[in-house]
Amino acid sequence: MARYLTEPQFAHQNPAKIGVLLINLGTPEAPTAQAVRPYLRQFLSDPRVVEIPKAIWWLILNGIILTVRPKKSAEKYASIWTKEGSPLKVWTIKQAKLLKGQLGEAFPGQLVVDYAMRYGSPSIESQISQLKTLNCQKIIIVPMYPQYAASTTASVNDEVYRVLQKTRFQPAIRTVAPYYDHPRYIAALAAQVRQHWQANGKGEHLLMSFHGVPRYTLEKGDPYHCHALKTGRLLAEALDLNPTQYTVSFQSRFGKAEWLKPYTSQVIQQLGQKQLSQLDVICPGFVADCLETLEEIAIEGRHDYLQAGGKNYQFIPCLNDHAEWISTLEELVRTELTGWLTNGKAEKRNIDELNQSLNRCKTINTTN
Ligand SMILES: C=CC1=C(C)c2cc3[nH]c(cc4nc(cc5[nH]c(cc1n2)c(C)c5CCC(=O)O)C(CCC(=O)O)=C4C)c(C)c3C=C
Ligand SMILES: [Fe+2]
Ligand SMILES: [Fe+2]
Repeated sequence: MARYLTEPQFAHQNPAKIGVLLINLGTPEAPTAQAVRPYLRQFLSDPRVVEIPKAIWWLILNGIILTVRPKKSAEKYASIWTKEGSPLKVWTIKQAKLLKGQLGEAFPGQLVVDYAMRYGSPSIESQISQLKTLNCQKIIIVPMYPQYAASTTASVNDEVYRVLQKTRFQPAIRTVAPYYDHPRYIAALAAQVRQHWQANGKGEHLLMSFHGVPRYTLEKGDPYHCHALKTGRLLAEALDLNPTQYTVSFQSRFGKAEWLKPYTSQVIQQLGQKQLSQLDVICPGFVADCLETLEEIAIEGRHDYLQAGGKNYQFIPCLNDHAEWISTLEELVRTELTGWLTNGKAEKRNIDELNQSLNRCKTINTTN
């Protein structure tokens, strides 16, 4: 097989476009063990996610995890699945559509907005290929993770670069930097919490639960912990909460190793015993509701809180299609567009210049 893929002949006359690709984690195609297994296999075979030596991990993954977990996970997925499909995918599609509307209005005909999933479909490979077919010669990658973790942000970027390694005519790439402290993101989260308070009353305490990562990643220099804590502090400040009125915790522990603490499950237990008038829970690290927020926090978390003696447990949905969040995405993209648009327009060559290039190209081709 050729090392580099053959491309269609370069077409001078097609105006180059800029692609915007929102990339989230991915999700199974159906809430069944058969569909969850290949998804988990791809996810958990990513060395950015599990850093155990390959041969040892292969045995554990295939011998234990992929025989036991798909069924259990599928049952959890079934409890949150919607008519349109997995919530993570449904929200990501909606986010891309809304962003496309906003950016399309601002830069008509110049941008192509789409989404991809790191695991499952649509794959990063297929979406980059699609953007190239639409003549996107520049692509902005938007990891849908406000806080950087090597297991998420770096994994997305790795996959983009892996695809480019096979590409003959590579698009120019810009990757959006972590936005855990971006004022618009914090303002969107604060607006989401305030709206929830208006509709459901303000709780005595706000729990901010972030996805966890193994503790050793912090020791090896992954900034995820610091990013999460800063998001938490900024959100608390935006909501005028003092440090006794909120807690940052980490959920979704996987495997036997120690993960970032405090664990959300333990904090929920402790807060349940305190008999607060109301506990509010938000997951600021997830920009779309998914298994980890809807099942683990909204369903299981509520159950554990009530079991521990708590009364009123309020889950605050993720940013999903919140207008301020979509505008945050627009601003992140606009920042990356700097220098890629001339006078607010994507590069547009005049017709004379185009004809000159075409003629030069024809001359070279015929003399060859
Ligand atoms: C938001 C950031 C995320 C980080 C950081 C993250 C790290 C991480 N996750 C696992 C293992 C699993 N995560 C699973 C689901 C899942 N994880 C995230 C996000 C982050 N993960 C999301 C959005 C989802 C939900 C996907 C959906 O379909 O809704 C799962 C699969 C579900 C299950 O079987 O429990 C696993 C497994 C590790 C090991 C890790 C860091 C090392
Ligand atoms: Fe995860
Ligand atoms: Fe830290």
